[in-house]
Amino acid sequence: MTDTDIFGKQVPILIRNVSLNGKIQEIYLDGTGMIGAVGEKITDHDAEFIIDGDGATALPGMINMHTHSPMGLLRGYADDMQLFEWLSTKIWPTEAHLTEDDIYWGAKLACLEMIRTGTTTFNDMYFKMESVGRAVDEAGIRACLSYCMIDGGDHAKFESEARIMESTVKNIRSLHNPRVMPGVSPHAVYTVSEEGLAWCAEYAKKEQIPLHVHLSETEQEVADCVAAHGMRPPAWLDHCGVLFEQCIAAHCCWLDAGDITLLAKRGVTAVHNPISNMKLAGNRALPYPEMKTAGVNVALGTDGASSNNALDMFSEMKTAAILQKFFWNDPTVMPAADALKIASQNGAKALGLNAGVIAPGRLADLILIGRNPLNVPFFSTDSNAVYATSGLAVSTTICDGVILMHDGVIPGAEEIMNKAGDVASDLVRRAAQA
Ligand SMILES: O=c1[nH]cnc2c1ncn2[C@@H]1O[C@H](CO)[C@@H](O)[C@H]1O
Ligand SMILES: [Zn+2]
Repeated sequence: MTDTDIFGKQVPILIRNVSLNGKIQEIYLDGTGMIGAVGEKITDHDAEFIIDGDGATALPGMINMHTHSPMGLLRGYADDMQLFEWLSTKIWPTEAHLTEDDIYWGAKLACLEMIRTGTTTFNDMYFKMESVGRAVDEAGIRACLSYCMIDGGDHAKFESEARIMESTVKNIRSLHNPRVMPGVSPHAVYTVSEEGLAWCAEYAKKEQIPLHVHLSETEQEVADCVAAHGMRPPAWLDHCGVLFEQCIAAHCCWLDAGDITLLAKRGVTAVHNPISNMKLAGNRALPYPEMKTAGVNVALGTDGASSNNALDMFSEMKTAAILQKFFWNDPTVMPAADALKIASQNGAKALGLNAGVIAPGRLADLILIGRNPLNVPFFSTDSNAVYATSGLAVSTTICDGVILMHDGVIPGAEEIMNKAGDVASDLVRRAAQA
């Protein structure tokens, strides 16, 4: 096969000479999107394509559990501001001008960036998600896509938002692509009414799909919720029925012991977004040590590329591990193996995906990090991956047994970068004229 033949096909593939869990091994992808075998020497195979890893590190594809993929169009557009001011004066007024085409190209850019930096699945919350669905379908990665409900306490707005939620789920399902999964998203306790939160919870349970929400991101959010409802945000969400096993709560910075016990009891997944939290200066880190002890499933996310400003899960893992140590004043908190686990297995668990681990019978979602100076010497895979590597060191990205990037090459990358850049300039120009 020539090099361009390898992209975009689900065929049996043998990956040789890769370092997996500290040993040189081979990985066989069975041609149906699954990992068929892992071992030192795989002889029984019908591979159509053989990748020689040349000593590359093999890792599960990263799972980005909280993002707003089209927000890459606003990367670098408004930085260095308070969260609410940033949203209300810069982001929301510009988002009001987004067309379906803008969102499609924003999502194409995000998929490109994620494939480039080793992410194979993301959990997304935004608007016009059919356009994101089309981008994900074409890009070849996996995603859970949720329309973001914001009703601002207005009943008529709630009704129209609920109808959009239902049609989004229906339209995502009509793609008939198991890689593109629907979810439900009420934005947060400060933007969605009680009836909106309760409806989203009931609807997600009825459809058996994940619910994705922002939770306890700032101290102000907690104070306002207590003032309005006499309850902290997790108790308020629980009152509305939102806390259940398929609930994925992003941020979870300002939690007290009672909040943590409640999230653990309900089986909620909490998503740490350390870079966004530090950039927006929330002044609190997700209480990882206590949450780990309580048994909360903690996953990792980047948040959108206008508050990060990248979707690179390797930067995110490093930041999570070092922020946790710094904030809790304890270098033993979140060892490298934990950072890798929250960036892979724990996200898979939350989405009900058989991914996040390289083993026979698992989804063939994996990445290779080719030999590079950040990977030498090689005392520990986990340490090199979390503390030294950048996402741009990822050389090969495979999702669903299909090669999406090889040796740093992604077909069509130039067009996506050009088009997304043009679309972003035009969006900001339109918003400025309004
Ligand atoms: O950190 C954040 N906190 C709260 N809202 C956010 C954050 N980042 C982005 N959005 C907003 O959430 C909606 C998408 O679902 C968008 O309006 C986006 O701007
Ligand atoms: Zn967010």
